[in-house]
Amino acid sequence: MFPESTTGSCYEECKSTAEWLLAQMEVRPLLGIVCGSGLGGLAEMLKDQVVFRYEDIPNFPQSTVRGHAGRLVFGTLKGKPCVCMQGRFHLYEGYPVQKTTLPMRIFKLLGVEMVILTNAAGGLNEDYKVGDIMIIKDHINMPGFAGVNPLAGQNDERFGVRFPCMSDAYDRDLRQLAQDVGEELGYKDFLREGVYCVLGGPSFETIAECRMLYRLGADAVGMSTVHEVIVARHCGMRVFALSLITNKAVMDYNSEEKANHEEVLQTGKQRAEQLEELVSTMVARIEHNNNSV
Ligand SMILES: O=P(O)(O)O[C@H]1O[C@H](CO)[C@@H](O)[C@H]1O
Ligand code: HPA
Repeated sequence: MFPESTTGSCYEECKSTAEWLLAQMEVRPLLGIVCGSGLGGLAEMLKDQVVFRYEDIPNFPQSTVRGHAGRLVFGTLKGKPCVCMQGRFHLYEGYPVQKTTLPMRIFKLLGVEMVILTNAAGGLNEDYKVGDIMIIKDHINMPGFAGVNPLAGQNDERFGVRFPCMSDAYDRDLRQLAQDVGEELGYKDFLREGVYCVLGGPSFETIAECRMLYRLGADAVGMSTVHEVIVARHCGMRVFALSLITNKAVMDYNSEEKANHEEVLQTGKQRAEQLEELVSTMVARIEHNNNSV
């Protein structure tokens, strides 16, 4: 038998939560959004909001991190029906990895077809500046190397296959759309595309770790997103993800800089407006580009 901790997002549990939510409102979301640290403002853009606090939703984990409000917001963004997580769950909060990703399966059972995820991340690439927005083209699942994968445990075929492909995790058409929209909005100077590496946190990386991750091919480092992406892809949702580079990873032993959550939240505030504009313009365009949601 599989151990208890690996059965954290079983079909029945997700279904009963999805049905509970659907029974209380008219919105039938096709698009799911996850807001990163300090980036919850995206949820405020939704019109005709129906809001649930995480603590009131059956089976839902609770947000414990500053910058993650802990609200599930339904509504429309540029006329498209959406559900938006204002606050996500991280491994370091003590949840099993299956529980941190449970909302992705609930999204699927709500009818969501496409997920847009945002996060705050440290920039490893030497060309990156604080405030850059990085379109994620691929990831490195560092906890996965040690067996921490949200799909570990018994596979439920109602969600997806035992061995899902991840080489196409980040939708190419949506990445191109982001590039096009970013260029039109005049964001070219701070719009990047790169590889995101997830670590378990909550301690920030050492200098040696940052150097190693960069050499391994990562452009940015954080403590989220990848596990959500794996679960979203497993159950067949399209994925687009963005990192806001909130701080530069420290790579130099002479540096006086120290990574800290205050700076992460502060940078989020400074770039929030542009990030929201990029996402909402993309959402408005999705049909025009034949990427129907
Ligand atoms: O990835 P999000 O949720 O944006 O948060 C990032 O910011 C926090 C560190 O400041 C970590 O949780 C890291 O993962
Ligand atoms: N490291 C890990 N996670 C982060 C960072 C970082 O430098 N910045 C924001 N989230």
